Amino acid sequence: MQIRSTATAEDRDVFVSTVDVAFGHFSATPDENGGGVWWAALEPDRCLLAFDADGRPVGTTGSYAFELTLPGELTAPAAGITAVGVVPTHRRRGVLTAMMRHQLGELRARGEFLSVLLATSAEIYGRFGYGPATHTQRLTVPRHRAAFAAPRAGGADSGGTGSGSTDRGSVEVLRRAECGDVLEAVYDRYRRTQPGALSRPPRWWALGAGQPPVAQAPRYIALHRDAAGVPDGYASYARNGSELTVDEIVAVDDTVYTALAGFALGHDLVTEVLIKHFPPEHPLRWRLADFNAGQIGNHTDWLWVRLLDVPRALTARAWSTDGELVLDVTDPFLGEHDRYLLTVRDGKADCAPTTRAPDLSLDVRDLGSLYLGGTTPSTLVRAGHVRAHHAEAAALADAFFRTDRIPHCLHWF
Ligand SMILES: CC(=O)SCCNC(=O)CCNC(=O)[C@H](O)C(C)(C)COP(=O)(O)OP(=O)(O)OC[C@H]1O[C@@H](n2cnc3c(N)ncnc32)[C@H](O)[C@@H]1OP(=O)(O)O
Repeated sequence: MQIRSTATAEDRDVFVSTVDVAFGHFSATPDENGGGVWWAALEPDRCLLAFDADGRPVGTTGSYAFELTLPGELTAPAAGITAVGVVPTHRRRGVLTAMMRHQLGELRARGEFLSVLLATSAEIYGRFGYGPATHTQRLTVPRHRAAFAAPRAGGADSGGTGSGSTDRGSVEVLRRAECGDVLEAVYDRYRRTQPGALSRPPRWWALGAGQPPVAQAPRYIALHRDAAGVPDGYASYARNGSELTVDEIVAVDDTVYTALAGFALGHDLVTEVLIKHFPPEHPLRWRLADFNAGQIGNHTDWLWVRLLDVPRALTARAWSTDGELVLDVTDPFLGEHDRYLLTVRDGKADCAPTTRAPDLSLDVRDLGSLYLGGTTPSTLVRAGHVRAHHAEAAALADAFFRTDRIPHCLHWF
């Protein structure tokens, strides 16, 4: 088998048609600007094609150069793996395994230390060192049960940013095509403070690659502005019969999120509002007078994380506890095994090789799941995946990995 990156326009066509065969679908034709299709934003020098011994294309994988927001509102480069496919006639012969090995080597050679992906099946990527690191879900609310409770802590006068604070802004309804670059600007503000969020590079918006509202499908946009008129949130939605479907609510704080959710819940001609990508543990459900009116569904993994360089990754995020933690990390796919002393002072970590006895032993895939704070070490200890070497180890590690905000990612790629 030969694996090489795509270089020419012809290669790109081969890449897209091979992905189509692997997924069993037919990609749309791009518009006159070359956009409007999922693959418009592909980065050719980051796309790989695998060929069989007869020179036929049998596998694909690619990556985007994203930025990922880490705990502490810090951003880091992250390769967003995409378009992974092996044609049905060549499956379960190790084509994907070979491509993953090639890709991880290439990413490391580029100096990258994190890669992320969205998995079509949760069984595929653990073996390659990826762990589910953010989760997502849907919130469904019947309109007749959507009344909000008055904030009990006097939030109306608090002037804070919690969802109980009074919204002093305004909402305007626009058509998606009328929005110019305002969604891009609001999204960028939001994603820099939300751990687990990915950048949406300008060409994604320019080319309408991906899903609405990045893709320019017909949508209404409820655009929220603060008291000074500066856009600080939006909800992208459409009415489908008796349901109002909200693709995403992007907001710079809880007050704006609640205002936009309240706007959606107040829409006439619908009996139910469905908010996709509702962040786990978001306080909105607590604002409903009837807690059970908000039904959570489709709770699922979303962003998977793989550490390509453990010390660089661990020193790139902020930490909530000062102290020392020893992690013994195995990377079965790459045949690596290292022990690190993580020393945190004022929230910043130093990470060095050590021979000290470990607090925790874990697979790099589990470190990926812990990295953004989306699950706790003690959960994975209880699940039998992470080994705690002494009675206090899990609680100690929990204190280190804890984050103020649960990581969440809206971006589809
Ligand atoms: C980020 C993304 O793009 S996600 C998109 C993933 N792609 C798809 O779902 C498209 C349809 N599926 C496919 O194209 C292929 O089945 C792939 C890419 C998932 C797997 O490709 P293959 O070349 O068959 O994988 P490969 O032969 O290297 O398998 C490696 C191991 O993973 C296992 N595996 C691979 N795919 C799956 C799966 N979908 N479910 C469970 N196990 C799987 C294999 O059984 C094998 O296990 P083993 O080593 O114990 O025998």
